[in-house]
Amino acid sequence: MVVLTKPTIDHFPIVKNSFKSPSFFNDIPVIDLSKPDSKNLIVNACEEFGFFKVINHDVPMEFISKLESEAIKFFSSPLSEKLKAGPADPFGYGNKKIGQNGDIGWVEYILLSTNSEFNYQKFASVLGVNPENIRAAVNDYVSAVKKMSCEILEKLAEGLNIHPTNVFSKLLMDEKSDSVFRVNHYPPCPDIQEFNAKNLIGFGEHTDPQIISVLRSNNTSGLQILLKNGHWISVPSDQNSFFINVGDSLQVMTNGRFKSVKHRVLTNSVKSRLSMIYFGGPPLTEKIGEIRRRFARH
Ligand SMILES: C=C1C[C@]23C[C@@]1(O)CC[C@H]2[C@@]12CC[C@H](O)[C@@](C)(C(=O)O1)[C@H]2[C@@H]3C(=O)O
Ligand SMILES: O=C(O)CCC(=O)C(=O)O
Ligand SMILES: [Fe+2]
Repeated sequence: MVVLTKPTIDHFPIVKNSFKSPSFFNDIPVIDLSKPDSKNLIVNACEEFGFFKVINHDVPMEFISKLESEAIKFFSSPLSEKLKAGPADPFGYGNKKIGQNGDIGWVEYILLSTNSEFNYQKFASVLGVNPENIRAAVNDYVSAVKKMSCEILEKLAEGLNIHPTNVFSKLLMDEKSDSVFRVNHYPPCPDIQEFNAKNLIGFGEHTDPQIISVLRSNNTSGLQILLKNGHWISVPSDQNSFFINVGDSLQVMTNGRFKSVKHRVLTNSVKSRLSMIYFGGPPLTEKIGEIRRRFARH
């Protein structure tokens, strides 16, 4: 168990008690992917929130459970073992340090590139399994989530009356697409009340730079999004659904019609949160700009 000392916790950004408690928000748009009218609802959700929840998806539960259980095993390993799969530069195991700007959070994570050959050996040796098992578990999950992302992006193009409708999804399908996969683990922080704080920042506020982010978490909440009115709201967790974020690249391609949603994660004092996120991005060589009317059907 991680024991926090006062000097340790002082390094972490907190949400103080004096702040108004963030409220759970039950009006997050829910998109039923099996319904034919979902394209217009997706467009509305991207305009209003840059965020929505997806139900009735085709991602097999066994792919989710298999990868989640490997991730739980990995994060339960001794820190000295996990560090052998790091540092995250940018790919690998990372702990508390997020990105290159000196940001810190109460989180540990695994970051992988989905399109370049990735060395699973270090992760496999922490788990004591064949690297091929881990590669297969990641590939099964990521391929299914990528397929769903493309379906969403095609519906979205249809809803915007943009043709051809694969104008966004083809960027994810490109073999050079700069897509990443991340597993975040936010350990509980039991001593947090002692520090007169309600929550510790797990992952500080940011937007995702890619086109689309697809998040699935266990049943521990913590994710918050910033509404247009400037209020942070907590997203109720739902382990059977996916949560979709508009990323910066999609904001640019829609000329600001869709907003890349600001979000953050707060820790819980009792339960740990485990989230798996696929970030679908364009190839690094792709020039991103507004999708112009020449694509549109008149
Ligand atoms: C604090 C940061 C981490 C991040 C780079 C950034 O400066 C702002 C965006 C962050 C993010 C969010 C989505 C992905 O998790 C990520 C890999 C990315 O592409 O942008 C992370 C970056 C990171 O952890 O390096
Ligand atoms: O872990 C989460 O729930 C969200 C984290 C996140 O926003 C990110 O990794 O970009
Ligand atoms: Fe994010």
